[in-house]
Amino acid sequence: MAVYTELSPDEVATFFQALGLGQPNSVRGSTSGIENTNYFVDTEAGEYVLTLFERLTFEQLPFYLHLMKHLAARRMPVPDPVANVGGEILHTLKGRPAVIVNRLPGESVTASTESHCRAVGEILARMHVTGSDYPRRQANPRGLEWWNEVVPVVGRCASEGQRSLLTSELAFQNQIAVSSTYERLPRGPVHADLFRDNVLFEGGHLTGVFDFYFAGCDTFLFDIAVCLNDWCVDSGTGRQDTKQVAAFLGAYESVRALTGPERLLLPAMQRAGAFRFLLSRLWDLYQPREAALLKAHDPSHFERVLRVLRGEIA
Ligand SMILES: Nc1ncnc2c1ncn2[C@@H]1O[C@H](COP(=O)(O)OP(=O)(O)O)[C@@H](O)[C@H]1O
Ligand SMILES: N[C@@H](CCOP(=O)(O)O)C(=O)O
Repeated sequence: MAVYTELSPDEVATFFQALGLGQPNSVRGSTSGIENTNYFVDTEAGEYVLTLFERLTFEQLPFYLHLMKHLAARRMPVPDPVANVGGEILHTLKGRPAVIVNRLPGESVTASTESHCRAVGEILARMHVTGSDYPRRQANPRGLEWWNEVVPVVGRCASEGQRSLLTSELAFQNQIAVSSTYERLPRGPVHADLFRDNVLFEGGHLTGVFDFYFAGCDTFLFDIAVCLNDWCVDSGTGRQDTKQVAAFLGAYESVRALTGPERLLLPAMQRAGAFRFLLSRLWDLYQPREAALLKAHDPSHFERVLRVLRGEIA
C-alpha cells in the first residue's frame, strides 16, 4: 500500500522488541496496495511485514487473522500472524489495529501463464477445502449488501453509460441471489481478492498467498470467478483466455469438483466478480483518501470485462 500512517524507526523497534522479534536491521514502507499501511521489517529473527489497518476495525480483524492462522497451521503458504506472550495476534500501534506476519518469499507476476493459472486454481481449491472447518463467521464485506448500498452513491458521480450498466447489473445480481440454484452453491471462507498482486511465485512455484483483508464467508464460486477475471483475462481486451480458464478450472477440480449449481452459475458469478471490482474501483476514485504513495486502480478495465461477460462487446 501506500503509507497512510507514518512510523519512526524507534516506534517500529520498540514494537518488535516487545514481541520478542529482536532489533530491526531495516525498515521500509511499502508502495503497493491500496488499503493498509505496510512496513517490511528485517530483524535477526527473520523477515516480517508490519501492517497497520486503516479501514478494518478491532472487531472485524480477528476473523481474518485467525483464518490466516488456521490455514498456516495446515501448511498453506499464507502469512502467519505473530502472537505476543499472552497469545494475542491482534495488536495496537499508534492507536490503530496492527499485525506482524512472516514475509513470504517470491514475487508477484504481472503476466499470467497457463502454469500460473494451474497453480492458483489448485491453491484456491486447497484453501476452500482447508478452510471448510474454520469456525468463525463474517460476511463478505464487498458482497451483495455492499453493492446495493454503493450503486446509488457511485452512480451519482459516474457517467450515464456507467450508471445504466451498474443499475442493470445490480438488478441481475439481486435476481440471481434469490434463486434456488444460488441457494445451493457451496460456501465457506473465501479470499475474495486473489489477484496477481496477492500471490507470490519463485522459480515457477507458488510460494505465497496474502492480503486476506477482503475475505469473508461467501460462495466458493464467487472466489473462483474473482480469480478467473484477473488471472485468465486479457488486460487489453477484457476477454477471457479459454486455455487459461481451462487450466485454472482443471487444477481447481483436481482438488475439489464443481457441483452442478456451480457449473450453471459460473457465468453469472464472473459477472458478479467483475461488477464488485468495477464498483470498488469507482468507489476509490470518487472517495479518495490521503496517502503519501497511493496508486488508484483503473475502473475502466472492469467495465470492459463486465461488458464482455454481458455480451455487450465482443
Ligand atoms: N506476508 C507477506 N509476504 C510478502 N510480501 C508481502 C506480505 N504482505 C504484504 N506483502 C507485500 O506488501 C505489498 C502490499 O500488501 P497488501 O496486503 O497488498 O496491501 P494492501 O492491503 O494495502 O493492498 C504487497 O504487494 C506485497 O508485495
Ligand atoms: N484487487 C483490487 C484492489 C484491492 O487492493 P489490494 O492491493 O489490497 O489487493 C483491485 O484490483 O481493484
